Amino acid sequence: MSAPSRPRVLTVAGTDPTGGAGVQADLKSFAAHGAYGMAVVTALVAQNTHGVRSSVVPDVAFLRAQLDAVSDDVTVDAMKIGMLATADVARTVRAWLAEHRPPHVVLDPVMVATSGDRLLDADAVAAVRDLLPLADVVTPNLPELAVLADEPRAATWQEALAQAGRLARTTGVAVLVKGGHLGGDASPDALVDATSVVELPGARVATTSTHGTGCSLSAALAALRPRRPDWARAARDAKRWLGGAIAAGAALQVGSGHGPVDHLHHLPTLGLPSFTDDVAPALADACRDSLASPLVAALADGTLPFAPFAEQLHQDALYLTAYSRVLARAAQLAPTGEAQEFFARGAHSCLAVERGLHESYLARAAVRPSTPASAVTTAYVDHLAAVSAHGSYAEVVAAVLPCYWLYAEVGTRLLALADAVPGHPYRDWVATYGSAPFTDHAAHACRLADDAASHVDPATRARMTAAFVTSCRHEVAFFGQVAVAAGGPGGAPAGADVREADALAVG
Ligand SMILES: Nc1ncnc2c1ncn2[C@@H]1O[C@H](COP(=O)(O)OP(=O)(O)O)[C@@H](O)[C@H]1O
Ligand SMILES: Cc1ncc(COP(=O)(O)O)c(N)n1
Repeated sequence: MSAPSRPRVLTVAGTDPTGGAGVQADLKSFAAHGAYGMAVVTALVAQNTHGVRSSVVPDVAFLRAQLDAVSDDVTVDAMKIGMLATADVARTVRAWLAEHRPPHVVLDPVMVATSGDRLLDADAVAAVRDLLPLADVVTPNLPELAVLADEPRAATWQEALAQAGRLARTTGVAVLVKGGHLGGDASPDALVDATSVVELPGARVATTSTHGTGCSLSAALAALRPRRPDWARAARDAKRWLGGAIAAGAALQVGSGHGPVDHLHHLPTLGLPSFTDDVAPALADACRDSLASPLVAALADGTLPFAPFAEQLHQDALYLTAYSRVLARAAQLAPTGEAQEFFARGAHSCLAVERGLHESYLARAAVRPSTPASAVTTAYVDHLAAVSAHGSYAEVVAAVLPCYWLYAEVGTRLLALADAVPGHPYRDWVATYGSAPFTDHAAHACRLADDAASHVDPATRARMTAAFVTSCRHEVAFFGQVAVAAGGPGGAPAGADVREADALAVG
């Protein structure tokens, strides 16, 4: 049989109805590391970010029934043990472990919560010590280390490392000693076994969001171990992740005491609407405003005189030359071959269309080829050039998107209107944007923008939105830049082929 797609990881721990510690935190930590999480409950704890109110420890026969229900059916790749509550619970877990020990076992010797409340009976310490040889790694904080080693609490980090070394030598279990209770600017941890010390440095985050840090760390360690070559590598990655989770905890605004950490801080876009769903209202506004411009309105009913149409196309040709360079930049930054090809084709297509406008159409128009780019065209091009020079791939894609998407939307609506006018003089030009392949290209560009947005942090996502909205405004201004004289029949001069030369891939 092939290997499972994800490590199957079990927590045996108590509960926290506010989701910051215990089983609830462990399952989040497992999911955050790509593991399939399972949970056996040792104790039901009525607690929140202020502390523990009461707890119920179900009969140990029921605990054993839960453990057996898992091991009778599921292969457990790794396991984390948290709150054990009583000596009976610890002994029951030990008996089960003796028969069903998974390949990787982390023991978090939970004794006292961050709030100061006891989570382990005083007479249960010996039973927890008896569990140590069945674990691979034990993760005590400084007070717990002292209790397990049966020594006074270490006052310095060096003392803690020495104490962890003694515990590792007497029990044969590796000790991930946690310096969270040390105070000072640092919050170091270290993985200590009988012969070696691997220090895991970490900066202390100034925060009260430390509820469940020990639970989350030990769960991350268990979740990572099946996919890491050794405990040191798993511990390093778990610690790095926890630092980010602690830093992001306050923003969750959960509770008014010691708040939880953000287990999903590294997946900031999870659950957000897609980028294109998010900016769809801005696109709809731009579409409405574009259709309301005198040029587009006259284009729709076929009354647009030829001169302003030619003037608009001339600005379009100037714009396309610059836009091509920005698409080439998107191709350069593209993270996938598919995206690179899409934007490289787009860059080429812009130039082909620009040339086509001159050959098939503008050559016959009254607009002098030397007519410079308007202030409106220049402003739009400058915006795109600035994003292209300073922005990430995601921002460049957001900036170029309206030229695809808005042209497809406006083109589709214009085509429906043009089709209602017999002999519409600009129908072919309108059809280029209002039908495939251009509308397919626009849908493709939207998908690439959504892909790009799903990998960025909130600040970059905000810059994507700003770049998109600014481009939309420039598009509206672009449609509005040419004055349309009232009256006068529309239509291209005889012989003018309004259809653009190439199969358009850009607006
Ligand atoms: N303020 C903090 N900033 C950064 N890391 C912290 C902070 N407080 C705790 N940690 C880290 O969280 C983990 C749990 O530490 P600790 O609080 O000592 O354990 P416990 O939650 O079991 O009491 C350790 O990796 C520790 O270094
Ligand atoms: C069920 C349960 N298990 C463990 C802890 C320890 O939490 P902390 O990491 O904040 O000390 C807790 N508060 N509740």
